[in-house]
Amino acid sequence: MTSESWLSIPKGSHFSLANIPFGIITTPASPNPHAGIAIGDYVLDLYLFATHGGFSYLESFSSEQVGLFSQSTLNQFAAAGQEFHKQVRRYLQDVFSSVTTVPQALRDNQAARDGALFPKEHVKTHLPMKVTGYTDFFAGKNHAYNCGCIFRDPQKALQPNYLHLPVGYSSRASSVVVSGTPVRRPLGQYLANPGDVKSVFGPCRKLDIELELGAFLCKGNAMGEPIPIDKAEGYIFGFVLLNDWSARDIQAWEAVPLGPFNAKNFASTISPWVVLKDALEPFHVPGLLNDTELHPYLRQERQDNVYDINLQAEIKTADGKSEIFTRTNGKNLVFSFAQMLAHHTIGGCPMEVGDLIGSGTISGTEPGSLGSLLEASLGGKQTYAISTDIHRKFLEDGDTISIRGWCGKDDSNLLHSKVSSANAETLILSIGLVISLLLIFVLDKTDIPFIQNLPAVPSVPIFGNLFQLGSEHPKRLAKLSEQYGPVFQIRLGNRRFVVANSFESIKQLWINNQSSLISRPTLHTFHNVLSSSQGFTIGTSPWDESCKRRRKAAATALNRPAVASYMPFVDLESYVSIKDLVDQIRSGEQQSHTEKDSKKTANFQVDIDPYPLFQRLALNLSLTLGYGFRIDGGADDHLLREIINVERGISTLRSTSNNWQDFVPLLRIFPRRNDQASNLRRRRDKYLEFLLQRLKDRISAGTDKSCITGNIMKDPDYALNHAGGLDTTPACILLGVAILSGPQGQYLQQKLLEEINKVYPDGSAWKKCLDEEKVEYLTAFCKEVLRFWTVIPMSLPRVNVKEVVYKGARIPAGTTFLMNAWAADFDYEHFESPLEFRPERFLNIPEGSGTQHFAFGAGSRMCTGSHLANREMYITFMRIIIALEVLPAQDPAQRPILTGPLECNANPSGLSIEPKKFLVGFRIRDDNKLRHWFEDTEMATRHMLD
Ligand code: HEM
Ligand SMILES: [Ca+2]
Ligand SMILES: [Mg+2]
Repeated sequence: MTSESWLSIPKGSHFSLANIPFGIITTPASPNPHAGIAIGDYVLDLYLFATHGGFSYLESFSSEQVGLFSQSTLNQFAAAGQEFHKQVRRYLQDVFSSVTTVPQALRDNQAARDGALFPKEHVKTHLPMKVTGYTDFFAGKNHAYNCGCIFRDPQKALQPNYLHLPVGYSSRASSVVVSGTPVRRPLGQYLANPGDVKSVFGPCRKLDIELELGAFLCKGNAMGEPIPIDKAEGYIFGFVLLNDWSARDIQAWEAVPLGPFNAKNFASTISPWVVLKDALEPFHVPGLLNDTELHPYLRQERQDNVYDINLQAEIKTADGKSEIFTRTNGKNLVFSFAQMLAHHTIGGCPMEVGDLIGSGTISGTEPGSLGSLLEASLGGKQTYAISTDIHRKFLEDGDTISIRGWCGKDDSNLLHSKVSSANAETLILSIGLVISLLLIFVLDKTDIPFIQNLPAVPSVPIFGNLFQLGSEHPKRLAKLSEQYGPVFQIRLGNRRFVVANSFESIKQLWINNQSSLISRPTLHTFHNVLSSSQGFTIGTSPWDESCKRRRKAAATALNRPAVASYMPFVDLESYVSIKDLVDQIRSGEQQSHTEKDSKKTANFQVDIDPYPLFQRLALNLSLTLGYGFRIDGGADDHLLREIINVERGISTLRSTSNNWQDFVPLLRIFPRRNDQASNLRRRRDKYLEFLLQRLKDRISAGTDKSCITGNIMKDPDYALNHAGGLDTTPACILLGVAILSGPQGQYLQQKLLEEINKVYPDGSAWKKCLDEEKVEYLTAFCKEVLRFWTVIPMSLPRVNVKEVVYKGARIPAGTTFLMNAWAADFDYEHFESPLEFRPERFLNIPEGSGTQHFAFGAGSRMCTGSHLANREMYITFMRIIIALEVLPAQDPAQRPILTGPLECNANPSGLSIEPKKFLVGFRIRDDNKLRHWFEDTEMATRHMLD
């Protein structure tokens, strides 16, 4: 056999031809768990391979044996015996070999390749075995010695029995889980301080890993009949990597006199792929020296009874930093698995197929080779500096541990170059949400300690629900503020938040302390999946040099003079939207004439959902400013819809204000969001590349007409995906139009028209609104739209970089602040009759009186696009009002909800409001004027249309 395959296997792959590990998989096509093998970047679905006749060239394979691969665990396959495993494995090596003797099985069999060979990303792995029993040993002598030094003293580090027998204990099979399964921090009893006589109860504070090897059995023994030492290897099916999670504080208190119990039984993670015993044969080496004379039942003939397996463990922190913190080797064992089995059964204990045997923690003797944090932190006495910015005594919430193992040299020319189990990767979660009673205890530990002199909401379990309530939570927080005052602290998981719910308190915190509230919290899930360049837009960046630079660039590109220079684009886009409305009215009119043959009437009403038009308006403006390119198609254009949908999806995923799981490990729902995010990322990469390529082509052809092209070339993320400019502007315009279509809107339109005619009696408003904002009532209307609809009800969260003192409370740097902008914009103390839509409230406000509402946030990280957004709104409303009558839809059931943003929201988990679908009636005011206005814009913008 050669190590080379016709399948392209990346150099260094853990799944080389020499490995062929077995696992249990599901694929989109086969949702029932069944067997597969990993090879390179692929997985061969064994059941489908078998049904395509893949095993018909293996003589010893009978057709009933196909059924072994349709089982949801490998237990039956394991029970078929080592000889069978060996034949199947070697046959599969032949199948994938470049000099395969059975090319027709797969290589030259298109149907089998299409049907059974899948890229590994399309495959989900599951617990490979039904674990019938789980016994964990303690055969890592270096680990045993280190623990002895920590808890006793170096002279008596090893217990007297230690070298005489493999020490072990019975652990729980029921909590053995496959890599990727989140692990909750267990609750239990422990001593808060050494020497205490009374225990405390709470979440474990000393959660640790144990890097181990696990062996699965493929054969049992009868009760009362011990397994002889030199036959014991014949009972082993294969090996996995094992992380025997350990609660050190619970262990220390409970273990005397009967040994570990709850400290070990909450979870043990194994890798999904079982490396067959056959695959590891070339890697036998002698283990650690044991010069104790053993009883004959433990004397193993072969000296090379353990394996030379490189092992390493990596930690990834909640904020995405990662580092390998230990590198060790499987040969650091003083007893072999055969010796463990011989000892396990010497009293007559029967073993079963599916039993799992753990080796015990494997530590080396060199620095950086310890298999647990207990050893690295000397029992928690010192902090272990894993890297310059990762320091641990024990695990913290949100840490992910990956264990890797491989054999042989990193050189694929070597036969059997590399054999390994897959990563055993696990995220640590705090205690879950299900049992709120337990939640309380986790909350004892927060990132920021309790803030003195600041009201706190005590009944914390409520918040588990509160934050799941989506659109309700601004309301719930506002309700709580009636009881606790406008500013209070809450805790969720390990995070403390300061929430502000009134106009005055937000002004005080966000504006008076703006040099302090200048940063933002970082997101976890998002950055783990989307690249960091796509994750860190300005609106999601903490305050650092890069953010400062990007914010400054954005502010310059969006300041008054810059925005004034973009008016031709706003002219074009607002015209295109209104033209589209007019075309729809006209075609509706025509249709009705042919249908009813009624006489032509100037005031024909058509009911339309104008949202797509406003979305196109905002997106095209973004694209023009960013890429010098607009989408010329209808509002249903494919690329347009794709960008709008993907950007909205990403904004929802990235929204810190509503996706609490992004920064509260407790709430992370990892796999679903990962899938979603990587799908969005793929789709996004596609059009970003398209847009960028187009821009480059135009630049090289000298035909680009963009304004801020340079920024884009440096930062492709710039144009799209700012803090919601794509969602917020269209939502505001749409909801403003919704108001106009309602009963009050009929009066408002009259009033607005009067005011407009006062300033522009000659009908020049269409054009002049591009250069000036003279209709004060319309400006006030725009502000009232922003306030009344507060389309980002919980503003983007902030983090303070310096201590903030608020009414005697000292809020330390690093605290997360939430602005309940919705509550502030409906604050009775500040606004008269806030539930009413009243543009008048924003008339006659003296210059320099500061923030008038919080729709754009406030202070140092306030929306940089507010000026552009204001201009887009003013111009679009102006033109709609003079061109069209906005009327209630004829069908009352299709009319909008006009009570406020939370009631009309279709996507409560999003960052911004996504209005529920509704229709608005439109009627042309004056065909003649319209024709002139359209001609004006067409003349002015002709050069901009390709
Ligand atoms: C009506 C439309 C819009 C609304 C309601 C809106 C609202 C907001 C809000 C509430 C914030 C958070 C501010 C804070 O933390 O205090 C924000 C941030 C931001 N917005 Fe807007 N926005 C709108 C349009 C736009 C547009 C059109 C652009 C760009 C062309 C834009 C670019 C940004 C950026 C870059 C940030 C992040 C600022 C930072 O973190 O420093 N927005 N926006
Ligand atoms: Ca262990
Ligand atoms: Mg365990």
